Amino acid sequence: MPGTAGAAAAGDAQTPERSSPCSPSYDLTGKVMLLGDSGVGKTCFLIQFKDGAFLSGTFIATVGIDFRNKVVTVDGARVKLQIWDTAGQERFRSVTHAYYRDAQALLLLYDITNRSSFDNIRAWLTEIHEYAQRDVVIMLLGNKADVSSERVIRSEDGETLAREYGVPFMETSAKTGMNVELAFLAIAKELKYRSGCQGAEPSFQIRDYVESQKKRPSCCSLV
Ligand SMILES: Nc1nc2c(ncn2[C@@H]2O[C@H](COP(=O)(O)OP(=O)(O)OP(=O)(O)O)[C@@H](O)[C@H]2O)c(=O)[nH]1
Repeated sequence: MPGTAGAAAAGDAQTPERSSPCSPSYDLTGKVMLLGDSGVGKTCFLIQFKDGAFLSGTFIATVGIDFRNKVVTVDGARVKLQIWDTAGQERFRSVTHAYYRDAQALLLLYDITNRSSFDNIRAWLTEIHEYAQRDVVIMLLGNKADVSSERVIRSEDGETLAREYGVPFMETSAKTGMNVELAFLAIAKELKYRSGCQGAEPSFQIRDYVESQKKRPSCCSLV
Protein backbone atom coordinates (compact mmCIF):
# COMPACT_ATOMS: atom_id res chain seq x y z
CA MET A 1 0.00 0.00 0.00
CA PRO A 2 1.71 3.21 -1.07
CA GLY A 3 1.86 6.02 1.45
CA THR A 4 3.37 9.48 1.44
CA ALA A 5 6.96 10.16 2.39
CA GLY A 6 7.17 11.79 5.77
CA ALA A 7 3.42 12.15 6.21
CA ALA A 8 0.49 10.15 7.48
CA ALA A 9 -1.13 9.29 4.17
CA ALA A 10 -4.29 7.28 3.52
CA GLY A 11 -4.69 6.01 7.08
CA ASP A 12 -8.18 6.60 8.38
CA ALA A 13 -8.42 10.10 6.97
CA GLN A 14 -7.59 11.70 10.28
CA THR A 15 -4.50 12.97 11.94
CA PRO A 16 -2.96 10.40 14.25
CA GLU A 17 -3.14 11.34 17.89
CA ARG A 18 -0.31 11.20 20.32
CA SER A 19 -0.70 8.16 22.53
CA SER A 20 -2.33 8.90 25.86
CA PRO A 21 -2.94 5.94 28.12
CA CYS A 22 -6.43 5.62 29.62
CA SER A 23 -8.01 8.40 27.49
CA PRO A 24 -11.77 8.91 27.86
CA SER A 25 -13.00 7.54 24.50
CA TYR A 26 -10.78 4.47 24.68
CA ASP A 27 -9.42 2.79 27.72
CA LEU A 28 -5.99 2.94 26.15
CA THR A 29 -4.23 3.98 22.96
CA GLY A 30 -0.92 2.65 21.69
CA LYS A 31 1.31 3.25 18.69
CA VAL A 32 2.66 0.18 16.94
CA MET A 33 5.16 0.21 14.05
CA LEU A 34 5.73 -2.48 11.46
CA LEU A 35 9.39 -2.82 10.50
CA GLY A 36 11.44 -5.11 8.28
CA ASP A 37 12.96 -5.34 4.80
CA SER A 38 11.01 -4.36 1.72
CA GLY A 39 8.73 -7.17 0.54
CA VAL A 40 8.50 -9.13 3.81
CA GLY A 41 4.75 -8.45 3.91
CA LYS A 42 4.25 -5.53 6.35
CA THR A 43 1.48 -3.86 4.36
CA CYS A 44 -0.31 -7.17 3.78
CA PHE A 45 0.03 -7.97 7.49
CA LEU A 46 -1.66 -4.70 8.42
CA ILE A 47 -4.43 -5.09 5.81
CA GLN A 48 -5.11 -8.65 6.98
CA PHE A 49 -5.49 -7.42 10.55
CA LYS A 50 -7.52 -4.34 9.70
CA ASP A 51 -9.79 -5.72 6.95
CA GLY A 52 -9.34 -9.50 7.01
CA ALA A 53 -8.20 -9.40 3.38
CA PHE A 54 -5.04 -10.33 1.51
CA LEU A 55 -3.58 -8.15 -1.22
CA SER A 56 -2.27 -10.51 -3.85
CA GLY A 57 -0.90 -9.61 -7.25
CA THR A 58 1.57 -6.89 -8.06
CA PHE A 59 3.79 -5.81 -5.20
CA ILE A 60 3.65 -2.03 -4.67
CA ALA A 61 6.33 -0.92 -2.22
CA THR A 62 5.24 1.49 0.51
CA VAL A 63 6.55 5.02 0.09
CA GLY A 64 7.59 6.59 3.38
CA ILE A 65 5.01 5.72 6.00
CA ASP A 66 1.27 5.06 6.27
CA PHE A 67 -1.04 4.35 9.20
CA ARG A 68 -4.31 2.66 10.15
CA ASN A 69 -6.25 2.53 13.42
CA LYS A 70 -7.98 -0.47 14.87
CA VAL A 71 -9.65 -0.89 18.23
CA VAL A 72 -9.32 -4.26 19.92
CA THR A 73 -10.85 -5.40 23.18
CA VAL A 74 -8.61 -7.18 25.62
CA ASP A 75 -9.69 -8.25 29.09
CA GLY A 76 -12.69 -5.95 28.89
CA ALA A 77 -10.70 -2.87 27.88
CA ARG A 78 -10.81 -1.14 24.50
CA VAL A 79 -7.31 -0.57 23.18
CA LYS A 80 -6.95 1.68 20.17
CA LEU A 81 -3.93 0.57 18.17
CA GLN A 82 -2.51 3.17 15.85
CA ILE A 83 -0.47 1.06 13.46
CA TRP A 84 2.28 2.57 11.33
CA ASP A 85 3.32 0.73 8.20
CA THR A 86 6.83 1.78 7.24
CA ALA A 87 8.66 1.48 3.93
CA GLY A 88 11.29 -1.25 4.08
CA GLN A 89 13.41 0.27 1.35
CA GLU A 90 16.72 1.72 2.50
CA ARG A 91 16.09 5.12 0.91
CA PHE A 92 13.20 5.82 3.31
CA ARG A 93 15.07 5.01 6.51
CA SER A 94 15.70 8.60 7.52
CA VAL A 95 11.94 9.25 7.23
CA THR A 96 10.96 6.27 9.35
CA HIS A 97 13.64 6.84 12.02
CA ALA A 98 11.80 9.99 13.05
CA TYR A 99 8.75 7.92 14.02
CA TYR A 100 10.51 5.31 16.15
CA ARG A 101 10.67 7.31 19.34
CA ASP A 102 6.88 7.65 19.71
CA ALA A 103 6.23 3.93 19.27
CA GLN A 104 5.27 1.78 22.24
CA ALA A 105 5.57 -1.44 20.24
CA LEU A 106 7.42 -2.70 17.17
CA LEU A 107 6.54 -5.71 15.06
CA LEU A 108 9.73 -6.72 13.25
CA LEU A 109 9.09 -8.96 10.25
CA TYR A 110 11.25 -11.15 8.06
CA ASP A 111 10.20 -13.44 5.22
CA ILE A 112 10.81 -17.16 5.84
CA THR A 113 11.48 -17.56 2.09
CA ASN A 114 14.10 -14.80 1.98
CA ARG A 115 17.41 -15.34 3.78
CA SER A 116 18.66 -11.77 3.57
CA SER A 117 15.49 -10.48 5.23
CA PHE A 118 16.33 -12.76 8.18
CA ASP A 119 20.04 -11.88 8.17
CA ASN A 120 19.12 -8.19 8.30
CA ILE A 121 17.12 -8.58 11.53
CA ARG A 122 20.22 -7.87 13.63
CA ALA A 123 20.74 -4.59 11.77
CA TRP A 124 17.08 -3.71 12.35
CA LEU A 125 17.49 -4.40 16.05
CA THR A 126 20.57 -2.16 16.14
CA GLU A 127 18.52 0.65 14.57
CA ILE A 128 15.70 0.02 17.04
CA HIS A 129 18.08 0.33 19.96
CA GLU A 130 19.44 3.55 18.49
CA TYR A 131 16.16 5.31 17.70
CA ALA A 132 13.32 3.76 19.72
CA GLN A 133 12.36 4.14 23.39
CA ARG A 134 14.40 1.89 25.65
CA ASP A 135 11.37 0.02 26.93
CA VAL A 136 9.66 -0.42 23.55
CA VAL A 137 7.88 -3.78 23.15
CA ILE A 138 9.47 -5.77 20.30
CA MET A 139 8.06 -8.88 18.63
CA LEU A 140 9.86 -10.89 15.94
CA LEU A 141 7.66 -12.39 13.21
CA GLY A 142 8.62 -14.86 10.49
CA ASN A 143 6.04 -14.05 7.81
CA LYS A 144 4.87 -15.97 4.69
CA ALA A 145 4.68 -19.22 6.67
CA ASP A 146 2.08 -20.40 4.14
CA VAL A 147 4.79 -20.79 1.47
CA SER A 148 6.37 -23.87 3.01
CA SER A 149 7.76 -25.13 -0.32
CA GLU A 150 10.04 -22.06 -0.56
CA ARG A 151 11.07 -21.93 3.10
CA VAL A 152 14.78 -21.17 3.66
CA ILE A 153 14.63 -20.10 7.33
CA ARG A 154 13.72 -22.79 9.83
CA SER A 155 11.31 -21.92 12.60
CA GLU A 156 14.00 -22.91 15.14
CA ASP A 157 16.32 -20.24 13.70
CA GLY A 158 13.69 -17.59 14.35
CA GLU A 159 13.15 -18.97 17.87
CA THR A 160 16.89 -18.91 18.59
CA LEU A 161 17.36 -15.34 17.40
CA ALA A 162 14.33 -14.16 19.37
CA ARG A 163 15.59 -15.88 22.51
CA GLU A 164 19.00 -14.21 22.08
CA TYR A 165 17.31 -10.79 22.10
CA GLY A 166 14.70 -11.72 24.71
CA VAL A 167 11.72 -10.98 22.46
CA PRO A 168 8.62 -13.04 21.66
CA PHE A 169 8.55 -14.84 18.32
CA MET A 170 6.06 -16.51 16.05
CA GLU A 171 5.63 -17.43 12.43
CA THR A 172 2.75 -15.73 10.64
CA SER A 173 1.00 -15.53 7.31
CA ALA A 174 -0.54 -12.32 6.06
CA LYS A 175 -2.12 -14.46 3.37
CA THR A 176 -4.00 -16.99 5.53
CA GLY A 177 -4.19 -14.77 8.61
CA MET A 178 -2.21 -17.24 10.73
CA ASN A 179 -1.20 -15.56 14.01
CA VAL A 180 -1.89 -12.05 12.67
CA GLU A 181 -4.54 -11.24 15.25
CA LEU A 182 -2.52 -12.94 17.97
CA ALA A 183 0.45 -10.64 17.33
CA PHE A 184 -1.64 -7.50 17.79
CA LEU A 185 -3.64 -8.86 20.73
CA ALA A 186 -0.42 -9.77 22.53
CA ILE A 187 0.83 -6.23 21.99
CA ALA A 188 -2.49 -4.77 23.20
CA LYS A 189 -2.38 -6.93 26.33
CA GLU A 190 1.20 -5.89 27.05
CA LEU A 191 0.34 -2.20 26.60
CA LYS A 192 -2.62 -2.61 28.92
CA TYR A 193 -0.48 -4.35 31.49
CA ARG A 194 2.14 -1.60 31.33
CA SER A 195 -0.42 1.20 31.52
CA GLY A 196 -1.65 0.10 34.90
CA CYS A 197 -5.22 0.68 33.65
CA GLN A 198 -7.88 -1.03 35.68
CA GLY A 199 -8.34 -4.71 34.93
CA ALA A 200 -4.83 -5.43 33.62
CA GLU A 201 -3.46 -8.83 34.53
CA PRO A 202 -1.21 -8.40 37.57
CA SER A 203 1.83 -10.17 36.14
CA PHE A 204 1.40 -10.44 32.39
CA GLN A 205 4.43 -11.75 30.45
CA ILE A 206 4.13 -11.26 26.70
CA ARG A 207 6.56 -14.08 25.83
CA ASP A 208 4.66 -16.56 28.00
CA TYR A 209 1.37 -15.40 26.54
CA VAL A 210 2.57 -15.81 22.94
CA GLU A 211 4.01 -19.26 23.68
CA SER A 212 0.78 -20.42 25.34
CA GLN A 213 -1.43 -19.12 22.53
CA LYS A 214 0.81 -20.57 19.78
CA LYS A 215 0.20 -24.00 21.27
CA ARG A 216 -3.58 -23.62 21.23
CA PRO A 217 -5.48 -25.40 18.46
CA SER A 218 -6.48 -22.99 15.69
CA CYS A 219 -10.17 -23.77 16.29
CA CYS A 220 -10.16 -21.97 19.63
CA SER A 221 -10.54 -18.25 20.10
CA LEU A 222 -7.80 -16.14 21.64
CA VAL A 223 -8.03 -15.22 25.30
N1 LIG B 1 2.39 -16.04 0.18
C1 LIG B 1 2.45 -14.91 0.89
N2 LIG B 1 2.74 -13.74 0.27
C2 LIG B 1 2.79 -12.61 1.02
C3 LIG B 1 2.55 -12.62 2.41
N3 LIG B 1 2.67 -11.37 2.87
C4 LIG B 1 2.95 -10.61 1.80
N4 LIG B 1 3.03 -11.35 0.69
C5 LIG B 1 3.36 -10.88 -0.67
O1 LIG B 1 4.65 -10.28 -0.58
C6 LIG B 1 4.72 -9.12 -1.38
C7 LIG B 1 5.17 -7.92 -0.56
O2 LIG B 1 4.16 -7.64 0.42
P1 LIG B 1 4.03 -6.17 1.08
O3 LIG B 1 3.08 -6.30 2.20
O4 LIG B 1 3.75 -5.13 0.07
O5 LIG B 1 5.52 -5.97 1.63
P2 LIG B 1 6.10 -4.78 2.53
O6 LIG B 1 6.93 -5.40 3.60
O7 LIG B 1 5.01 -3.88 2.97
O8 LIG B 1 7.06 -4.03 1.49
P3 LIG B 1 7.57 -2.48 1.54
O9 LIG B 1 6.34 -1.64 1.46
O10 LIG B 1 8.45 -2.29 0.33
O11 LIG B 1 8.33 -2.29 2.80
C8 LIG B 1 3.35 -8.95 -2.05
O12 LIG B 1 3.41 -9.49 -3.36
C9 LIG B 1 2.42 -9.77 -1.17
O13 LIG B 1 1.32 -10.29 -1.88
C10 LIG B 1 2.26 -13.89 3.05
O14 LIG B 1 2.07 -14.01 4.27
N5 LIG B 1 2.23 -15.00 2.23
